[in-house]
Amino acid sequence: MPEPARVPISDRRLVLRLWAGTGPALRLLSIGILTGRALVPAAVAVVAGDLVGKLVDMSGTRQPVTAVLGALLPLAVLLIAAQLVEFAVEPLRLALTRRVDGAHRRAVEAAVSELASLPMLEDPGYQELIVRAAGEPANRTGRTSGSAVWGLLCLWSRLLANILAVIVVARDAPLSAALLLLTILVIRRLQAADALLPAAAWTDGVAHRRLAGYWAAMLTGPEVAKELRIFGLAGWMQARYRSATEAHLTPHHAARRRVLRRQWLRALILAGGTGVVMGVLAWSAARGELGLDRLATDLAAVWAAASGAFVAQEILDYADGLPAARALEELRHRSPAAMSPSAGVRPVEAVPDAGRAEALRLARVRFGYSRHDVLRGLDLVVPRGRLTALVGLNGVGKTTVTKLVSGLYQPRAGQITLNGVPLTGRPDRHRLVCVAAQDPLRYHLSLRDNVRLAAPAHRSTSDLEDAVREAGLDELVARLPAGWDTPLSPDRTGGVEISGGQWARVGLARALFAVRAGARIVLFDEPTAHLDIHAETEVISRIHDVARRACVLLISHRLATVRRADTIVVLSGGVASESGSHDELMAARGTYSRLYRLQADRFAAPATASGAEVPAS
Ligand SMILES: Nc1ncnc2c1ncn2[C@@H]1O[C@H](COP(=O)(O)OP(=O)(O)OP(=O)(O)O)[C@@H](O)[C@H]1O
Repeated sequence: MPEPARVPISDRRLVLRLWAGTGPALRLLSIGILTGRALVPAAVAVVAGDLVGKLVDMSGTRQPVTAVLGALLPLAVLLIAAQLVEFAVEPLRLALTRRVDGAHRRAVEAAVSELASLPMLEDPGYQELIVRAAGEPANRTGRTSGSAVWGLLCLWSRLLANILAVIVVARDAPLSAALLLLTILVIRRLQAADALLPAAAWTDGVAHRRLAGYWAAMLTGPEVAKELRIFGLAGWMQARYRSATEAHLTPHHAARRRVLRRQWLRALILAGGTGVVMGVLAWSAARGELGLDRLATDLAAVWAAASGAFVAQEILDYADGLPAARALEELRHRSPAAMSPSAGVRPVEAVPDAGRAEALRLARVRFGYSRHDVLRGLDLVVPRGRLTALVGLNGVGKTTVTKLVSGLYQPRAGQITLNGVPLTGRPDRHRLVCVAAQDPLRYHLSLRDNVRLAAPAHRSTSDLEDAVREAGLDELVARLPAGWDTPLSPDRTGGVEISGGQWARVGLARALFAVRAGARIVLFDEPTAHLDIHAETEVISRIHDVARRACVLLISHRLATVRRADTIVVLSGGVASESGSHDELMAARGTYSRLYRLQADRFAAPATASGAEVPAS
C-alpha cells in the first residue's frame, strides 16, 4: 500500500483555514462575541472589587438609596452585558459548525468523486480515510470538523480570559500572578495531552470499525438475510461483530479510563497553585499592603482564572473533531497519479489514423493490478460498422480491457486511441465510451432516470423512448404502475423489483441511449448472461445494429453468442492469440475451435432433447 501523502500544515492552521472559509461576517461575529466573553471574568473581578471598596466606605453611615444603587450600577450593567454575550454564544456555535460541516461534507464528496481514481478507491487504506473524513462519529460523540473549529476558538477565548484575570492579579502581586499563569498553563497542557489519547485510539481502530460496520450491515441488511436464515449464521456473525467492535473500542475505552484516573493530578496542581496565590494575597492584606477592595478584586480574578483553567470540553471538541478535518486534508493531498499502477510510464507514439474508418485501437497495451501483468502487449482493433467480439477463459483480462478503455485504469504501456487520437486525458471520454455490464448498476431510481443516466446531459425524450423500445422494454413500461416514473426498487414507495433479464435490457437501453447522445465506443460485457435464448437472440441482433453506429466490443463466454460477430478475438496469455470470423477460427483449429467444440458437446445432449439451439461449427 503506498504511503499516504503528508499533510503539510499544522493542525491549528488547518482548523483556522476551515474557520476562514466561513466568511467575513461569521468571522467577525465570532471574534467579537468570544472576545467579549473573554473580557467578562476580569471585568467582573475589577468592578466587584470597586463595589466592595465603595460599600466599605459607605458602611457605618446613613446613605441615600440612590448612592447605593449608583454603586451597584456598574456591576449590574456588566452582568446584563455578560448575559447578553452568553445568549449570543449558542447561535454563533450553531451557525459556525453548520457552515464548516456543510463545506466539509461537500469537500469530501468532491474529493472522492472527482479526484479519486478506481485504484485509489480499491485501496483499503483509502477507504478508511474516507470513513474518517466522512465524519464516522468520533468517539460516538458526533463531533465534526465544525466542532474542532469551535473548540479551538473557545480554547483561545478561555486563554485570553485567563490572561486578563492574571493581569488583574499582577497589578498587586506579580510573582503570585506568574505562579497562577504557570498553574493554568500546566493544567491546560495536561488536559490537552489526555484528551488526544482517546481520539487517537479511535482513529487507530478505524479498520476494526469498518469491519464491525460490515458485520452489522450483514446482520440487519436485506442482502444476506436469506443465507443468514438458511445457514443459521446469526450467532456466528454476531460473534464476529462483537470481536471487531471490541478490537476497536477496547483501546479507546482504556484511554478514556486513563484520562479519568489522572483527573486527581490536575485537581491537586490547581488546588496547590491557587492556594499559594490566595494565601500570599491574604497575607499582604493582613499586613496592610492590600486594601479590602483590591483583595476582593484579586480573589475574584484568581477564582475566575482557576475555574476557567478547566477546558476539557473545548479540548474534546477540538481533539474529537480533528480526525475528520485531518482526513479530509489527506484526501485532498492524495494524487491519483501517485496511486495509479501506470505512474511514470510513457505511452507509445500515437499513430494518426488519417483516411481510415473510425476505429478504437489498443496498441501494445500492458496492464496489471499488481506486479503481475494481466495484459502483455495487447493489440486490438474495433472498427465501427463491424461487430467485434472478445472471448477467452475466466480471468484472462476481458473485463480489464473494458476498464482500460473506459479510463478507470491507465495502461502501464501502450496506447488506446479512437481514430488515432489517444483517449487518455480527453475530458469528453466519459461521453465517448459507454459500458453495458452483465449486471448493470441498479439505481433506486425511476426507469426513466435509470436509462437517462447513461448520458444525463442529453435531454431528448424521443431518443430515450426509442432506446427503451429498441431494448425491448415497451412491454415492461406498459405494465409498470407509474410507467416511466416507477422506481426500480421495492425499497422505494411505489417501487417494483424487475428481473435480472429485465435489468440486462435496461443496460442495453442505456447503451442505445448513450449512442444516440454521441457515444462512439460501446463495450458490452456479458450482456446476455441473464437472458433466455429468445431474448439473447433479439439482444444480439440489437447489438449488431449498434455496431453500425459505433465501435462495439462484445465480450462473452458463450461462444454461440459471439459466433455471428464479424471478428472474434481470442484473448489468451495477455495478448490476442487468434482473430478472425467464426468460420475462419473454426478452420484454423486453434483455441477458439477447441473451446467452441467443448461448449457444443456440453450442450449437445440436453439441446437435442429440448430442441434448443446447438452451436454448430
Ligand atoms: N480490482 C482488481 N484488483 C486485483 N486484481 C484484479 C482486479 N480485477 C481483476 N483482477 C484480476 O485480473 C485478472 C483479470 O480479471 P478480469 O476480470 O479482467 O478477467 P475476465 O477475463 O473478465 O474474467 P471472467 O471471464 O471471469 O469475467 C484476474 O486474475 C483477476 O483476478
